[in-house]
Amino acid sequence: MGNLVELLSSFVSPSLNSVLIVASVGLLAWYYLEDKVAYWSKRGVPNVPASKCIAQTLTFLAGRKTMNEIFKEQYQLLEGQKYGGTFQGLYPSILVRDPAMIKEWLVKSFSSFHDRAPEPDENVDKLAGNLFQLTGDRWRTVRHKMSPAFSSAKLKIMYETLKDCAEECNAHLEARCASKGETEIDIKDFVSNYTMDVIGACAMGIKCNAVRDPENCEMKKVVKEMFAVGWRSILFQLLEMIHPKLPELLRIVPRQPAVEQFLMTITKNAMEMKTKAGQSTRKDFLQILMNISSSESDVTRDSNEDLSVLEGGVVHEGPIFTENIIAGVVTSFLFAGLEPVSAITTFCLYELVRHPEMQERLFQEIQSARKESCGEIKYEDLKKLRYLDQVVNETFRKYPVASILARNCTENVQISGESVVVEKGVKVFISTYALHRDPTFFPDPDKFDPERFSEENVDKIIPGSYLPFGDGPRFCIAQRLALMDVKTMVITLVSGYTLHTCSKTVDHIEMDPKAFTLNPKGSVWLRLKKRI
Ligand code: HEM
Repeated sequence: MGNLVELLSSFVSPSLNSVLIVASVGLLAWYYLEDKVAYWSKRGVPNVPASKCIAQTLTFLAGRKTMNEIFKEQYQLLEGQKYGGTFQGLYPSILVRDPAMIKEWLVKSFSSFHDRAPEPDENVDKLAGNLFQLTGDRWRTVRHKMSPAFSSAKLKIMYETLKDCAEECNAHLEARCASKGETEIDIKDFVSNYTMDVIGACAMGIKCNAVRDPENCEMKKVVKEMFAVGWRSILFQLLEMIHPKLPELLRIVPRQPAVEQFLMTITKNAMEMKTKAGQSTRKDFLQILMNISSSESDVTRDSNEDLSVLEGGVVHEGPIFTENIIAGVVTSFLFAGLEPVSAITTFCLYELVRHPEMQERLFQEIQSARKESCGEIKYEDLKKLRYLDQVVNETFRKYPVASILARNCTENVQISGESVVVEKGVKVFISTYALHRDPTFFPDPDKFDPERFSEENVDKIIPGSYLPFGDGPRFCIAQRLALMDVKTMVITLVSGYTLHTCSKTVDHIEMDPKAFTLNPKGSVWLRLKKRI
C-alpha cells in the first residue's frame, strides 16, 4: 500500500497530491454521513431529518428552546404516525407516539428495552452506579433490593418526616405573616427548600435546614450545580452527538468534578457516622443500602409492586453494593427527589391561585377530613382526599415534570405487524409532554381541569397516554413517596392560608430552557393570606 502511494505520488505534483487526499477523505466522510443520515429513509420509516434534529439540539444547547418543546415539535412533525425515526446527533433513535405501542414497549416487550442507555463506565463517572443509569442484571438486583424501601410501612414512617418538614414551613410562614397577616413569597424557592429538607432526611437521614437557613444550605447549592447547564454539559452533549461513547473515551462527565467529590464525601461521612452510631432503627435510604451491603437487611418485599418481570431475569450474584453504588443510588434519590417534586408543587399552587373555586373546594375537603380524624390528617387519610388527588393528577397531566422517557433497545426487535426491525442500540423516546398536551387524548389541553380525573371520567383516559411516572418495571420507584410529598405541602398551605396573586405573579409560567426537567423559569411569586 505504501509503495502504491509513493508510485502515485511520483506522477502528481505535491499540491495535486494534497487535493487528492482531501477529496478522498471528503468523499469517505460524505459516504459515512450519507449512510448515517439516510438510516430511516433507507428502511422506509417516516422520520424527522437528521439535519433538523441536529439544528434542534443546537437550539437547546444555546438555551433557546426547552428539550420538551423540541420533542413536542418532533411529535407534531410525525403527526398521523404511530412512531417515527429521529436522530441523536448522527445516531438513529425512535420517537413513539402511539399509546398502545408505548404500553407494549414499556411493559410487554420490556426484555428488549430494559435499559435507558448503554452501560456507563463507572471509572469515568463515579456516580453512574445509580438506578437511572444501571443496566441489565445489576439494575435488576438494585431495584429489587431497593423497592421495599418504598413499601406502605416505610412510607408511613416517612410521612412523619414530611409532616415535620411541613410544620417547619408553617412556622416560617406564620412568622412572615405575623405583622400583616399575609406575605408575598417566591413559592418556587420556598417549596424547593421544603423538598430539600424532606429528601435530605429520607435519603440520608440528614437535616439540611434549607427552610430555616437557605443561604447556608450546602446541599442545595450542590444540587443546583448538578442540574446547571454549563460548558461541561454542553460539551458532553456535543461529543455524544458525534458518538455516544466519545465523552467516556475522553473521560468527560457532564458536571463539575467538585460536585461529584462533594457527594461522594458526604455519603461516605454519613455512612461512617451511621456505622459509629451502631444499628439504627431509622430507615432512610442510605441506612437501607448499608444494611443490604452488609447482608443484614431486614427489608421485606413490597407487596404493592409487581416484581415478576424483575424476577424473570437473573438477579445479579456477588457484591454489587459497593461504596460507589451506594453513593450513586443515594445521590440519584437526592436529585430525582428535589427538582421534580418542587416543580410540580409550584405548578399545582400556581394553578390553585388561578382557580380560587378549586382552592376553596380543596380546603373544604381537607377540613372535613380533619374533622373526621380529630384535627389531624394521618397517612391513612391521604387516600380519602379524592379531590386533592384529582388536582394533583391534573397538575401532572398539564406539567409532566419528568417529561421524556428513554429506553435503549437491547436486542433486535421486529415491530408488530411490520417488517421494520428496531436494531440493538437504537434509542427509544416517549414525550409525555407532547402526549399530555395532545388534544386527541386530552381535549382543550391548556385548560387546567381536575374533572378529567373524576370517578366518572378517569376511565376515559387512554392507557399509555398519561405517564407522569413512566410505566413498566422501570417506572418511578418513588412514585408514592413523590405523591405524598406534593400532597403534604399542598395540604399545609391550603389549610393555613388562602393563596392569591400579587403584583409580581406572572400571567403565564415560562419554562426554563436550561432545565432538563419541566421547571418554571425564574421565580413564581404568590401572596399568602393567613386563614383566621
Ligand atoms: C414529582 C416527582 C417525580 C416524578 C414526576 C418522577 C418521574 C419519574 C419518571 C418519569 C421516571 C422514569 C420512568 C420510566 O422511565 O418509565 C422516574 C424514574 C425514577 N425516579 Fe422518579 N419521579 C419523581 C420523584 C422521585 C423521587 C422523590 C425519587 C427518589 C426518592 C425518584 C426516584 C426515581 C428513580 C431512582 C428512578 C429510576 C428507576 C429505575 O430506573 O428503576 N423519583 N421518575
